[in-house]
Amino acid sequence: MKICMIGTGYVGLVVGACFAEMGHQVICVDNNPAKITSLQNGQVPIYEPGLEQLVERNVQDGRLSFSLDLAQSVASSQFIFIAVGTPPAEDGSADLTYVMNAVQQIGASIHAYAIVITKSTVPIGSAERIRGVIQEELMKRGLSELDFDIVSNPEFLREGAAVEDFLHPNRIVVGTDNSRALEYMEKLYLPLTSQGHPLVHMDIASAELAKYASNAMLATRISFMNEIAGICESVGADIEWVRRGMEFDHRIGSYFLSAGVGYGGSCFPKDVRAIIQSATERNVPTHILEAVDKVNHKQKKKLYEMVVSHFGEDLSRLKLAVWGLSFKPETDDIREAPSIETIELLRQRGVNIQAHDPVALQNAYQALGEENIKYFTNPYEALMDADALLLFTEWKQYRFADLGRIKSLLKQPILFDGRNLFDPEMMKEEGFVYQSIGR
Ligand SMILES: NC(=O)C1=CN([C@@H]2O[C@H](COP(=O)(O)OP(=O)(O)OC[C@H]3O[C@@H](n4cnc5c(N)ncnc54)[C@H](O)[C@@H]3O)[C@@H](O)[C@H]2O)C=CC1
Ligand SMILES: O=C(O)[C@H]1O[C@H](OP(=O)(O)OP(=O)(O)OC[C@H]2O[C@@H](n3ccc(=O)[nH]c3=O)[C@H](O)[C@@H]2O)[C@H](O)[C@@H](O)[C@@H]1O
Repeated sequence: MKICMIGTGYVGLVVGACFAEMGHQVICVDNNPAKITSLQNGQVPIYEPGLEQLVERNVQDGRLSFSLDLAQSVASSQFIFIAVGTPPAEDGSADLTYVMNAVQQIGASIHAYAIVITKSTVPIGSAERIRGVIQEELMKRGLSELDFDIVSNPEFLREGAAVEDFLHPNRIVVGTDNSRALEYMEKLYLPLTSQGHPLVHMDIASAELAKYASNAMLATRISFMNEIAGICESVGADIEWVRRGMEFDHRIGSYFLSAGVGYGGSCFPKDVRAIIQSATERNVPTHILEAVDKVNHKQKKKLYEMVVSHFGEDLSRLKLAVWGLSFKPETDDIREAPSIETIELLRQRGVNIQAHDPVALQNAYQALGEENIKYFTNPYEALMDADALLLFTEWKQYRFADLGRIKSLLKQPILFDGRNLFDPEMMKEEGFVYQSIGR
């Protein structure tokens, strides 16, 4: 089957490469020439385990290619996926500028029956807007009779496990009001459904909302645990034991119950705000979702507050080491990462930062520049003469770090751990001043 993937960012590239792996013919389009050129030269611009090999194999086998030419790619495809960004607008709603721009170009390019599918996370009602814009474009070209279908097929992959998630999905959500489009989508996903991965068919609005509701549910679990962690701190309980006391209950389960420095990334923060905005526009109250967002904002300042409460108000002569810049391990993505926001706050107070991350240094450099910050490719070099270590991301290499070496390199053995990587008792025995979350 012939697929055109519009938007070769995180999702577009992973999903495009996976569809190729499933045996389909895929052309990934982007309007960023640098991105397409680097992909055409065999360079994968994002860090994602397994992706490089997947791209290389499928390009070599002739199933995957990259292009700047949207019109031609659309015209030669049956399935047209929209996977462009939907960043937050000022009011928190999803900004559909990129989506609508792509849709207009689709309407100006199709000339035979095609299915237009939203992979991007788009608010409820978007599919109907998309249908309208395509119809308008077709009318302009005197093709108002041309048949096409709209499908909502939201994506649930996680960064860092994206390939695995896409090829082994818990579910594939397909929103369409049309049996022909459903049949095509079932054929497209047959390599996955035949392995037992369920395809759940529903109406378009429900599919669009299922995506937001899923992300909001996971974000709710995290904020809930972060709130409980605050209670733990005040009563002398340990959130890690509280979590273990909860997770064996099958009704609760063990996923997304880790307290920490708050959720970041390109999706949870923006999607929680977008669903709030969608509901508010329709006068529907969102008490829970607003609390989730509020708790997260507060939680992202947690390590900053630990620094202030330990060192006092004058932070101007401090040098602090930071381990972990990406919003979570196994990715170089720093969008809405708690580390970046905290570093900004600390720098405003005159703190000098020495930062390490296994893969996100380049992205962090682009976001933060050079003022009051030095970047290190060796985690231990970042500790040299620092007044304390702040840990933001649970990279494996930090979990198994040499505590003796950390202690000897820091000016004082102080560790503020935003991911609860170490046992407080053991850290005390090792001679650290150790503060973590909810313990
Ligand atoms: N990043 C993730 O893990 C997940 C993201 N999503 C959703 O998928 C969508 C895409 O997210 P990302 O891949 O992270 O975004 P991204 O920002 O990494 O990539 C978007 C790409 O679209 C390109 N683009 C924009 N307008 C274009 C146009 N008119 N023609 C061709 N290319 C165009 C951009 O140049 C960019 O390369 C968003 O709606 C996001 O919420 C859904 C699930 C997971
Ligand atoms: O819509 C999206 O883009 C995606 O958003 C998330 O995926 P992702 O943002 O890649 O990362 P997660 O693994 O979900 O982590 C998000 C944030 O929550 C934090 N988190 C996660 C789990 C937890 O227990 N505690 C916690 O603080 C992580 O540190 C991270 O900052 C969802 O998990 C995906 O299903 C979804 O497709």
